[in-house]
Formats: sequence, C-alpha cells, structure tokens
Amino acid sequence: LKGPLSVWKYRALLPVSREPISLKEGGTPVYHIRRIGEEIGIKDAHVKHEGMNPTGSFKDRGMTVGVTKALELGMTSVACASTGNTSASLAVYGARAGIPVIVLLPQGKVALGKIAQALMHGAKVLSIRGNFDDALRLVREMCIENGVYLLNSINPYRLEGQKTIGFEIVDYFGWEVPDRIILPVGNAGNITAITKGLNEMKKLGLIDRVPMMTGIQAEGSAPIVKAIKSGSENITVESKPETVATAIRIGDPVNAVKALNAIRTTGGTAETVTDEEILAAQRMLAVKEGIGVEPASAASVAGMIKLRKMGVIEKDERVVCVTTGHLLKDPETVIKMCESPIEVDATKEAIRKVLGQ
Ligand SMILES: Cc1ncc(COP(=O)(O)O)c(/C=C/C(=O)C(=O)O)c1O
Repeated sequence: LKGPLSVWKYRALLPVSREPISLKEGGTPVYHIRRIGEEIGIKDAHVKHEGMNPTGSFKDRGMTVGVTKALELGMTSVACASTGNTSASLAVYGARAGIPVIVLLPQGKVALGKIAQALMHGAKVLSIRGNFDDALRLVREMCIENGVYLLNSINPYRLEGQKTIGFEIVDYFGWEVPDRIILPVGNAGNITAITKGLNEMKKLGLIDRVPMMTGIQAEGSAPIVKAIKSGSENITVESKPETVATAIRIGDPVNAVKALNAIRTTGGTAETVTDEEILAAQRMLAVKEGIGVEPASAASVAGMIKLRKMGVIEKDERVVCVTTGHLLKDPETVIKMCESPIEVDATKEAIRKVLGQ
C-alpha cells in the first residue's frame, strides 16, 4: 500500500476513472467525548474530526473527487465562491493538479487562516462587496460564460467525495451504526452527501438503518431549520444572514431541497443555536476534550447539548458530531474570546508571583 489509505479506499463507489489528485485526505479520527458526554448525560457521544484533513476541513473530500473529475473532463481551470474552507481546499487541490484557481469571497467575512491558504496556494482571490450568496450567483454566471469548472457543492462530484464521511462512520462503528449524526449546515452539501453515503451502505447491506440526520444552524442564519419547523417543501431565503460562525453564514443554501429530504427521510431534525452557545461549545471541546475546532464546527456539539436538554436526544443514544474545520482556521475569533497571555518580567520571581507560588 502506498501510505495511509484515503478517500480513494472507496474508489469502487466513486464516479471517477482517472488517477486521482489526492493528498491522502479522509481517514479522519473518531474521538469519544467522555467528559462532555457525562456532563450532558449521553455516554456514547463521539466527534468525527474533519479538521484533521490536509487543509483542515471536510472540503478536501469533495475537492479530491471534484478536481480529479475536472481533469477527466478536460477542464483547464476551476472556480468557486466560498465562506473560506471551500476556497482554501480548491486552491490546494488546484495547485496539486497544476491548473489555475479563481475564488470569490464575501468581503470582510472570511476567517484569516482560510484567506492565508487560498492566497499562499496561488488562487486568484476576489473579495466581493457582498455576501456569500452574491458571490455564488456571480461565480455560477462566470463559469457558464467562460467555460470554467464550478466546484461549489452544486457540483455533484463534490458530494460524491464528501459521502465518504458516511462510509467511514460505518467502517468505524460497523453494524452498530450511530443512532444520530449531528452536523453544522450552511450550503447543505455535507448533510446531503453523508446521507447519500449512508443510503448506499444500506443498499449494500452493510447497515440495516440510516442514522437520524440532524442539522444545526446559527440562529441568525437558519433557513433550513425554519423550513423543517414549518414543514415546508422549500426554504425562505434569508437576505441578511449573520453569525460569528462565518463558515455557515449562508442565507440561500443551494442544496436546501436535498437537505430537507435527507433530514425528513432519516427521521432526523434541525435546530438553531446562538453564537454564544457556539463559542461555549468550541471552548468546552478544546478545554475538556483537547479537540480544537472552528466556530461553525462547534455548532454540532452546541446542537447536541441543546437537543439533549430539550429531551430530543435520549441518554442512551449513540451520537456522532461531525466537527468540520480546524481551530487554526479562525485564530482571530479565538484571540477575541480568550484572555490575553499574562505579561511578566523575565525573572523567576515575577513568574512565581503570577503563578501564586
Ligand atoms: C467549517 C464548516 N462547517 C460547516 C460548513 C457547512 O457545510 P455545508 O452545509 O456543506 O455548506 C462549512 C461550509 C463552508 C462553505 O460553504 C464554504 O467554504 O464555502 C464549513 O466551512
């Protein structure tokens, strides 16, 4: 075997025939979050940490397949709109493939680490005077007019790569598949993709049921949750989505209909959490479990805590929270939220004084 297996371990279930553009993405760890579980009364709570991918988010799974497909189709350049992680991942996989990358970001609303990745890996980075939804509308028109391959999650090959999260969860838990999978929802590609992967595992007879798919959104940016709660077939677009979790600050999710279907057909649900609850969960994961995630990712754990309190999640449920991005993606939010380092003189006395020794 050429090194650790990646998403391409599942090659037989991926619609690509040429040699993959791969950075050994996938194969992310599942961590039992014992302390948090005890605190909220769920003994079988786990985190699948997608921040451990090559660019620090689950997007790498979609991009390894999407960029490989671009080459297979003879495309010569790729583009996306992004709240940050998609652009970071596309920049990396485009560089790996040796083709030019164009990314459109909503001005002033993208975490520092993600911009650093897109810039350093050589993408043409445009800062749009508007929000993500404006950027997505523009990049879709641009790709059609200029023959550039669009790699937002409207592109089905992105979802094909990301469905491997479902495959890995089945590989890890086997027949005793989790009762519930909780994840943050923005453009709603990931919840759609994971559900597809789990349905394929069921069709192959590897599991006899699909976990309840549970989507979490920020209170200020929750079109999917509102549609689930009102029972409607479609979402109402939010024109001014706002949340500290900038990765999921999306008012017009392109995969809305598929996501509503994924939640309803699996007996799942959708719930909102406040920015405060998101930041508290981010801190709790870091301090109590040693797991560092960016704010949007922590929404899944904040959602688990809230749904447990509401009695929606039973105490003996096996729950997996997908944490979608690494802490380092958004250092500014962390610095803002944490106390500053304590300044001391360079003497042992000064340090002893501060440490109260
Ligand atoms: C850390 C993190 N957590 C969750 C989501 C939501 O996933 P989807 O519901 O599949 O969109 C995103 C999405 C980011 C982008 O949409 C983008 O990068 O353009 C993310 O970066």
